[in-house]
Amino acid sequence: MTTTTHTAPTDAPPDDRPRLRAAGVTMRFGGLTAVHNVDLEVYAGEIVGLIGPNGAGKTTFFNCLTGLYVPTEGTVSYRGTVLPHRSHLVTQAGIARTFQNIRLFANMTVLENVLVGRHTRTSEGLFSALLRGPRFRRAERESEERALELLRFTGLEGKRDQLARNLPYGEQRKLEIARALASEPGLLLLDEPTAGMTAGETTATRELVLAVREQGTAVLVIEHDMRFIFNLCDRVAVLVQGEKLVEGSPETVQNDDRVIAAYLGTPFEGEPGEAEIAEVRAAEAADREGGEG
Ligand SMILES: Nc1ncnc2c1ncn2[C@@H]1O[C@H](COP(=O)(O)OP(=O)(O)OP(=O)(O)O)[C@@H](O)[C@H]1O
Repeated sequence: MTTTTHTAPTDAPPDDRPRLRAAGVTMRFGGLTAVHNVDLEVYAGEIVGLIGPNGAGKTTFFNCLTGLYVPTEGTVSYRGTVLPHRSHLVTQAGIARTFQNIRLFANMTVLENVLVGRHTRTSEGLFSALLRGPRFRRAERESEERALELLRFTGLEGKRDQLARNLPYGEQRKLEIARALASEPGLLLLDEPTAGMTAGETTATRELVLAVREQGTAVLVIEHDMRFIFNLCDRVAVLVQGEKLVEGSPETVQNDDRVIAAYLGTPFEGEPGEAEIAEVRAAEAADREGGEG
């Protein structure tokens, strides 16, 4: 009957295995292939962006990484170990995520929400918890200290006793990040962290993600805000219709013709060419002349 708090060893030798390795991940829903044969690696110290038009398969891919979906094909490994298809075991292994649609405990306080995020890192024995023995109380105190540290880190310490539902939108997103960090992840997955944010909140989120990386957590982020992605990420992968189209530095990706075409679309066949435009202009001019005469 023990109460233990697991923390990452600080004097561990550097680990050059990727934090994340997705190999040949495919996800089919009936006849629809939402993700097709996608490989992606994320290393310690990296912030990697995952972009693509609506319906490209980004969230489905995240769900395959975090054990919510069992990929039809392919494997997902964390630090060299293939992950099980159970989300709580994936969190325990070291991957935490936030969701596109905020999933906080609305009627719990800010601090309680972060404490919930810590439960994968503490294992309290039943009797120890019932008796509230010294070990239990120590673990509880440590958890609270770490949760408060995360609230300071995310700039929410002044809101610790407010109900999550009363926070402004941008702070709810920050709280989601604080809660995800409470599980002490080696890899943080963010699904559209700036959706619905003001420009100021987006800048604050960028600073926060950079600080997360500084603390040793690798980050994989889905986002529609291209400016945010290209200013933040070390590497960007582009998904289009379930397939990885391009991967590279923000500069490489921004200048890739295939990426530009995927976002802006290729011209429709039959769109007016020079001849048609000249014809319309001539007709307009003739009209004007007719009107004047
Ligand atoms: N549970 C599901 N069952 C059936 N089809 C699904 C399911 N989840 C996603 N899809 C389909 O898979 C495709 C990829 O969807 P997904 O949500 O992963 O795209 P996305 O790139 O995250 O899009 P967005 O940027 O709009 O969030 C879409 O065609 C979607 O309709």
